[in-house]
Amino acid sequence: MAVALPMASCRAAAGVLSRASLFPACRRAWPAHVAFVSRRGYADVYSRVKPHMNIGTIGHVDHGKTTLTAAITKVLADRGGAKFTDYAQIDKAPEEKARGITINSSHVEYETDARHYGHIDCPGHADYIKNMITGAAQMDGAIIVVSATDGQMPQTREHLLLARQVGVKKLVVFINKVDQISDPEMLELVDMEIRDLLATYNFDGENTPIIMGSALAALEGRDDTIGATKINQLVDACDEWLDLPERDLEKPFCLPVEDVFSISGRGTVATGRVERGTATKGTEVEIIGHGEKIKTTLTGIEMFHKELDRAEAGDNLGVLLRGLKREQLSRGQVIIAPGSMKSVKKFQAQVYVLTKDEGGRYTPFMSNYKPQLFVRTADTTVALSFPEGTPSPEEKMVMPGDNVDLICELVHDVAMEPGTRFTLREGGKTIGTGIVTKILATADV
Ligand SMILES: Nc1nc2c(ncn2[C@@H]2O[C@H](COP(=O)(O)OP(=O)(O)OP(=O)(O)O)[C@@H](O)[C@H]2O)c(=O)[nH]1
Ligand SMILES: [Mg+2]
Repeated sequence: MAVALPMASCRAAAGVLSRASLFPACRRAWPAHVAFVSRRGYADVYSRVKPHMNIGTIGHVDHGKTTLTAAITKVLADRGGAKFTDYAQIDKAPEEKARGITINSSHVEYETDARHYGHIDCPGHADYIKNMITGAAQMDGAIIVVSATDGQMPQTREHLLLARQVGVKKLVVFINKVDQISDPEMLELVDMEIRDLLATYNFDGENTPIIMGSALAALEGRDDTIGATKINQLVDACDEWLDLPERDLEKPFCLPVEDVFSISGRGTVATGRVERGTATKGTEVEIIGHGEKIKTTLTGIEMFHKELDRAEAGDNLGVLLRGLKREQLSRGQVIIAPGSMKSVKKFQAQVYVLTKDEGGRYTPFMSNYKPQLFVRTADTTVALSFPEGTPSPEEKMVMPGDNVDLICELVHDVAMEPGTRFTLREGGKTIGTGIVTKILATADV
């Protein structure tokens, strides 16, 4: 079971895992789902009896995502399917505690009768959307949390768009804070509004389950009808409505790096969700991106503090890498089967530029426009220009709402292939989405 291990309480948490001596070396917030405590320190071996699925909470700031995450673990703990992770263990960084907001995404796990879920609680605040994208990029399905008191807000819409862009096909909606609403018509209105919004972002507005309840009531163990009962309904809706994705087990291994940390005496660990393929302990892998191409070996694989012999597409896990220094690895790189992918500097893409109503730009842009490009867990500045043969390219403008063919030149190389999807952002908002059509230059490593 996942145990949240904030840096400040590493020693306390070590007690749970009874390897206190290794924890003082912990240098940063410890990912809750990975410990790599000792060679024999695992509580368990990960069981694949139930299918694993990655989900998580997204939505506008303060709408109750973290409260809901804690409430789900509480209600499922009562059913024997989770270890209760309270609010303070999820928003555990000092700045999160001081400001009362989520900054880093956190991982918890729970089980229903049908499935094992890895759950990522994402930040809602617009300043931390980068962490939300990285979190959502690992989800197979999502729970969008909307406060009944506010209804849809800017990050409700932006998160729907981004979830769609990173490949989330189905969502369940949790309308939260119904304890503060006395007028049932108000709830009907929020329901209608959300169904419309889902349809706008190409989700199934008509059939998507919408559960209305109070995460706080469930967490505090009161008002069962809007509390625990609704959490159980939400979890059932996830089991029934969110489809288990087809896992690409046959393709070459690819693990986008979400986070990196070092463990004294063990080495460097990378965490993330396996995008495709499989890899066993002892497999040779290659790390590419950010000007690097490093060969190494997977010496350990761990998911939610349980040891695995084999990493599979869909697993949200940590891998221990032989002989690597913490500094050699960074978020945005990918760990792949050697030679199976190239890191790219320049490519051609089909790009859709969002209209202002979709949250995009108000004005057109011209050649050499430089927004930020997000792909998998990576982000880098990109210079956009027009393909050869474009008449008078220096005068050409791209209007919001246009679908255009563009040349993209990256400041830092990132692993990409034809078909890879990416998002373009500028000044705190998403301004476009695209798909790679042709690789033009790979990294010189
Ligand atoms: N009345 C009421 N308050 C709630 C409910 N759920 C959450 N809250 C409160 O709303 C505030 C925000 O809750 P969080 O769970 O931190 O919200 P969040 O969506 O995780 O916020 P960010 O991660 O910062 O985007 C807290 O003060 C919660 O106690 C609820 O069902 N009813
Ligand atoms: Mg939160």
